[in-house]
Amino acid sequence: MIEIEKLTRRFAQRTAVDDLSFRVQPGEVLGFLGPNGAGKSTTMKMLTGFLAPTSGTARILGFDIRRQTLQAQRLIGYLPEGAPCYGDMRVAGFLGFIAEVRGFRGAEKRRRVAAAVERLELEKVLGQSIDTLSKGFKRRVGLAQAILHEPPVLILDEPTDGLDPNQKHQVRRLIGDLARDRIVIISTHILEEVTAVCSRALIIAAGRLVADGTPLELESRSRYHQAVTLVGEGLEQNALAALPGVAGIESNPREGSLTVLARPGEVIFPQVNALIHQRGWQVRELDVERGRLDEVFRSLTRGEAA
Ligand SMILES: Nc1ncnc2c1ncn2[C@@H]1O[C@H](COP(=O)(O)OP(=O)(O)OP(=O)(O)O)[C@@H](O)[C@H]1O
Repeated sequence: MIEIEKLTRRFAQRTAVDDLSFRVQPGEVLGFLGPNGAGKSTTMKMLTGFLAPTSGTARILGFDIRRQTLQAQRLIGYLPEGAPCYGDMRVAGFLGFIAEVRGFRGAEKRRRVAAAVERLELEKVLGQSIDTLSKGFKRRVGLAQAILHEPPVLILDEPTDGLDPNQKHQVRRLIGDLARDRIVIISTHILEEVTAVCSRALIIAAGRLVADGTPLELESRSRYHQAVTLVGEGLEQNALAALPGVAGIESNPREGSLTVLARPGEVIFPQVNALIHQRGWQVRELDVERGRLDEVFRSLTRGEAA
């Protein structure tokens, strides 16, 4: 388990991370979300022992990251934001070097490097220097160095940043694979990533925790939770608005659709459907929404209640 208690970091007058407390269990893929400057990278640097907190603690499987830094770091694979350093090194040399830093020699070192190369499909670029790789391959080299020592904890700062849609898909699948018996924490501001790979999401704004839940729980805080969107002929807004449980109607001229919003806690699909049949409207499309994470994210990080 990872236990974070009252973690705080100040830079001069600015509090980048403010009294953050949470726990993460094995098997969880925790998405750490927040707008630019919210304190995600600062938190990750403190969790991995690269930055000292001003106050508070983080324990990685029981080891205090400040007092038992090396023991804790042995348990962590860390993908920092951006590309790996040592840009003039070739991929094979870089991975061999990291394996040695992690304490592996001889056959064990070769086995570890070969396993990471195979997992990240790096065979084709082994002889290339890191600087000359595409963004996607740089990210994959970064991930390969993070998993070399098969750590039980993976901390990945914006793992799919700058990747094209195919590479994003590939990296997300890999994260899903790696997560099976590990703790994975990923920071991101890509909301689709949260629904794609995370079992739980934390949202931070201005260094403070503002939400903690499964992607479904967070989506259900959206004003679009249980909303019904209709495309069809002859729809009457007034009749839809008068149905029990309906909070309001939004018209979407670009899509030629109407969205019927539900009051919190209400399910309105049955009464909307009954009205469609009763009035004989020709409905071509009908969609019931789970909610919109982007809207929840915006309202929480702007300081409004979701
Ligand atoms: N070394 C530093 N010195 C001074 N201020 C810093 C330092 N590092 C970060 N900050 C400030 O702390 C705040 C949080 O920064 P951080 O990089 O953790 O945010 P983030 O959520 O990772 O943002 P992004 O999504 O843009 O990467 C910002 O206001 C930033 O300017």
